[in-house]
Amino acid sequence: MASSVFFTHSHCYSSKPSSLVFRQVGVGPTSLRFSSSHVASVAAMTMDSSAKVIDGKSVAKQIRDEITAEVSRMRESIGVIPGLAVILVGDRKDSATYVRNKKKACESVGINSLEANLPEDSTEEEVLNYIAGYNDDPSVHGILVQLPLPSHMNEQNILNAVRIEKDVDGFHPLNIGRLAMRGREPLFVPCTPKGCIELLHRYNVSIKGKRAVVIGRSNIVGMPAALLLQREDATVSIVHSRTSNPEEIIRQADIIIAAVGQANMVRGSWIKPGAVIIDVGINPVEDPNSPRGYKLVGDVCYEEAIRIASAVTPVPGGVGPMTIAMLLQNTLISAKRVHHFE
Ligand SMILES: Nc1nc2c(c(=O)[nH]1)N[C@@H](CN(C=O)c1ccc(C(=O)N[C@@H](CCC(=O)O)C(=O)O)cc1)CN2
Repeated sequence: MASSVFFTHSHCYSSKPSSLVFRQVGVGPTSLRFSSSHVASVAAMTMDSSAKVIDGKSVAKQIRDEITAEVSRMRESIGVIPGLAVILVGDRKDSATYVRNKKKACESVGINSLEANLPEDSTEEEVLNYIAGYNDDPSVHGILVQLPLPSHMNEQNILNAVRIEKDVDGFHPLNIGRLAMRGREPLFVPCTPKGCIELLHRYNVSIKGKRAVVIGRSNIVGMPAALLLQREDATVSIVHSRTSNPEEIIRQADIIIAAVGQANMVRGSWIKPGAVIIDVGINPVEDPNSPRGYKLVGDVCYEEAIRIASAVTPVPGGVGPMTIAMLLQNTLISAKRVHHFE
């Protein structure tokens, strides 16, 4: 077994299945590590009311329905169909599944999808050639390079090569730079953090003036999530692997976005009663009762959080489905922008 941490007297233990190598949404190689002193005292959680479950799966479906209507209005009015090109390098099973799901999602809303599947040992130049082709193709309104890339490739060179007008992942440094600046607007906002904020909006969670804590500082989730919360006038703290007093900071938060990739790391006793929790983590843990031998859990101990927070996203079925819904939305935004379609 690769690693096994058991927290007794609680639902929340983590035991990583050794046969699976998952990469988390936006989580880099170093994740937060905390001493066992953080183990929650379940007795301290005296609140017995249940939080609202933030149903990302159904919100994502609602958004896909809205996109379907807009795509057909565009096709009927000006004869343009939005197009998304996805580049997958290598044979990671999880990435192949995400790419397949993106393709299916495009089909379901009427967006054209193009796909380039390149072998693991492709060169950076080959990937750059595909990007150049899609950059010049007027039927392509969005380009996405599935991450992570094989380790011999320079991710920065590759993401920089996507034209910012087609950067539907929002990972180009110019888009991120604009997101960070007051008075500047990015052309696209990264899909997972955008999905987190969309969930808060659709569940009428007010952000302005609230204390928000983002756990994790990855380029694709933690950092842009913190920037987005700040743009919505929250007071934002970022907790990361070098933060000396994470529990203390997290306990002050009205809104928590957890994106660290460590199963069940945030315990009930770390949560301020009534806080809203958006859990980005998708972590496999051993589960002999599941036919797959494992189940997915978030970065927050759901069973404890549901008793103390006012609203929580589940895993699966929370933020995950929103990532793909936001990708479709960004592709539609891009096509509308290019064709001046209101
Ligand atoms: N270029 C990109 N690469 C990656 C991104 C990204 O936004 N752009 N994000 C992740 C992977 N990802 C999409 O690419 C993604 C991850 C998870 C889900 C999702 O719906 N998860 C489900 C559970 C799935 C399961 O049962 O296995 C859920 O949470 O309900 C969608 C998309 C890394 N790479």
